[in-house]
Amino acid sequence: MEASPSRRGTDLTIEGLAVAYGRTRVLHEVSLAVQAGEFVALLGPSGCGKTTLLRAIAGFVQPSAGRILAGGRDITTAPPEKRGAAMVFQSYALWPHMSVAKTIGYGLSVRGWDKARIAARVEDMLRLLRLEGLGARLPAQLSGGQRQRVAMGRALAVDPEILLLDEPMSNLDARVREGVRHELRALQQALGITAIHVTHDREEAMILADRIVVLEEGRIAQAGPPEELWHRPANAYVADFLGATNRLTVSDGVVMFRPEEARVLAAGATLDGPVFEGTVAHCAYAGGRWRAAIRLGAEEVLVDVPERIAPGVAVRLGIPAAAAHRFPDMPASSQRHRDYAEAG
Ligand SMILES: Nc1ncnc2c1ncn2[C@@H]1O[C@H](COP(=O)(O)OP(=O)(O)OP(=O)(O)O)[C@@H](O)[C@H]1O
Repeated sequence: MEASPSRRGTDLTIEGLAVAYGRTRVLHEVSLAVQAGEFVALLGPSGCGKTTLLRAIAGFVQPSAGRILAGGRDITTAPPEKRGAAMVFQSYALWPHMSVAKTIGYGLSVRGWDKARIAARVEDMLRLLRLEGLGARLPAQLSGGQRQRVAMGRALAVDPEILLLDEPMSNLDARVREGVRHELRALQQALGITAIHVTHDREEAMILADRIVVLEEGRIAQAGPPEELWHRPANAYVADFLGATNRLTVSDGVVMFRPEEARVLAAGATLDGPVFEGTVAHCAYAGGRWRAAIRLGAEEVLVDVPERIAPGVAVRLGIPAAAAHRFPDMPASSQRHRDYAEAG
């Protein structure tokens, strides 16, 4: 779906942004240009600074250096309500005793709108977010997905130019999340709003974003469209975080690849890409395929295979050239984050 001509997003420029909590520097010289109507996902493991960057854009955290511009206007020191941005929190931050309608209209009453205008706007929001008839309910009387939509409604009601989303789906179960992702993307495109979405879930980032910004310890490791990051990760950290969690040492560095992109070669078969000799350590059914752990000297990798291979069998492991990501070496930090990336 194309953004509508009535797009109301604005571009956002972040220049050399640094943020510290006390003496701990959390963001280092982050620069990023977001186009009007663009959906950007900030992706990275816990603690890399995603939320801090979002909060700096929202105005809840003051940077120690750098500038933030929205539509060319310097908003670095502007108060949160003067930035044209609205934030949806991970916890939704809904007030337990406030009805859906009151919650959605809250920002408007703060801005001094009269009751009739607020009521009309709230009705629009309820319709837009498929919450019709639920205006009188309290948060406890809603499903997780409905609560999430109420939080969206409260943010969108004030007609922001920039929507800031801090892991807004992390409290939804996996099946609900699937649907909500597509709804969110459709809504953002229909409104033409600029969106910045924090997540540690790479699939979520892939599905939602025009561009993914991978953060590593307060710095941008790579920024680009999902397919570019997937096929051409800039470094070992990005490759690992985007699923190329297998790593084999070669003479000039490492080769990294995804379990589903490598294959066990039949006798005599050739392949355009690196080939390794190994032994199957174990093999487990993973639903529709088998996942073999293959040992190559001191290293072990996981590879998806169509049929079970018995432990102890010698195999030739081939990685198609396009799936073999080569890097000089892998920083220790990427190893630390591996478990998290897989869990996410
Ligand atoms: N108010 C604060 N005071 C001190 N340190 C903080 C504060 N908020 C965050 N930090 C620290 O700053 C670093 C970055 O935190 P941030 O919340 O931005 O990370 P994140 O990438 O969003 O992580 P998560 O996915 O866990 O939310 C972490 O090391 C965190 O402990």
